[in-house]
This record gives sequence, C-alpha cells and structure tokens, in this order.
Amino acid sequence: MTDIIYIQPLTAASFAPFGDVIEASGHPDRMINAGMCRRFDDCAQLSFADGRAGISVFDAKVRKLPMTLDLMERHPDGSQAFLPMTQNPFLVVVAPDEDGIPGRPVAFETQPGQGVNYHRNVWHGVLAPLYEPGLFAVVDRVGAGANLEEHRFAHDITIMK
Ligand SMILES: NC(=O)N[C@@H](O)C(=O)O
Ligand code: NI
Repeated sequence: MTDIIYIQPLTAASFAPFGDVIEASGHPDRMINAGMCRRFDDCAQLSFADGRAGISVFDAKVRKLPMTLDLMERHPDGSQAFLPMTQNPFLVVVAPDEDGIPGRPVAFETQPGQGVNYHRNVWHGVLAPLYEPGLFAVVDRVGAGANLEEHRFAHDITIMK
C-alpha cells in the first residue's frame, strides 16, 4: 500500500511548527543603504549546541516528481537553513515527531526566492531541488559529532503535486 502525500504551497503559518520561512515579503524592518535596500531582520531561529554556525554551499541533483520518500532525518544539535542561490522553487518535506520517529510527512513547494530554516531536531527530507541548478547556501552547525538521526520508512510514501 502506497501512502500519497500531496504537495502544498509553502507559507510561514503552515511551516511554523517545523521552522521558519526566510523571504523578503511584507514590510521590511528597515530601509538601509540610503534607501537603496529593504532589510528584513532576524528571519530565523538558529540554535547550535556545542558548536558554531557555519555556511556551506550545496550543489544538489534535481529530484523528479512524483518522488518516493524513503528517508527522513533530523539534527539533534542544530537548526539547518537552506537559502536558494537561484529563484528556483524546491521541495520541502517535514514531519512531526511521534515517539522518536517521523509522523505523517507534510510536503511543500517553495515560492521562488523562499528559503527555509528547520528548527533543531525537526524531521525533514534531505535537500530536494526541483529545477537545475540546485545551488543553496546552507547555515547549519559545525562541531563535533554526527548531529544526525535518520529514519527509513518501511512502507512506500509518494510525494506528488
Ligand atoms: N547531510 C547534510 O548536510 N544535508 C542534510 O542534512 C540535508 O538536510 O540535506
Ligand atoms: Ni538536514
């Protein structure tokens, strides 16, 4: 039996239980640079245990839809933010924790320019670009230890539009 998860548009409200949507939307907090720049302050709750924040660049292969979700992961010691370096939408899959394993996943497609920050220890699918190039700046924990917990599903889960 295949479990089907339908993709929904990403909104800050729908994603709030899992993390933050990072985007330039609504009223900026400040105009800076002599009025030449809208600044949107402090868009995400970063959290790192026994380590520090690092910025990495991910060049990820595109995923085709429908996509089989067989693995979810979480990072007990840190949040993880994905900031696209393009205007391409990407797939975001998260799930509530249910006694130490993921509950029913929720799938979103970002709007162009949106990034996400997974809060610490939130179950998520690994990075899944939908269009080339899959280039992202990633802000996550640099420190000792694996900071990784994985869960492989015993049944088929299909993510589709
Ligand atoms: N492994 C790694 O750095 N990336 C994953 O955590 C991911 O969420 O894509
Ligand atoms: Ni991750």
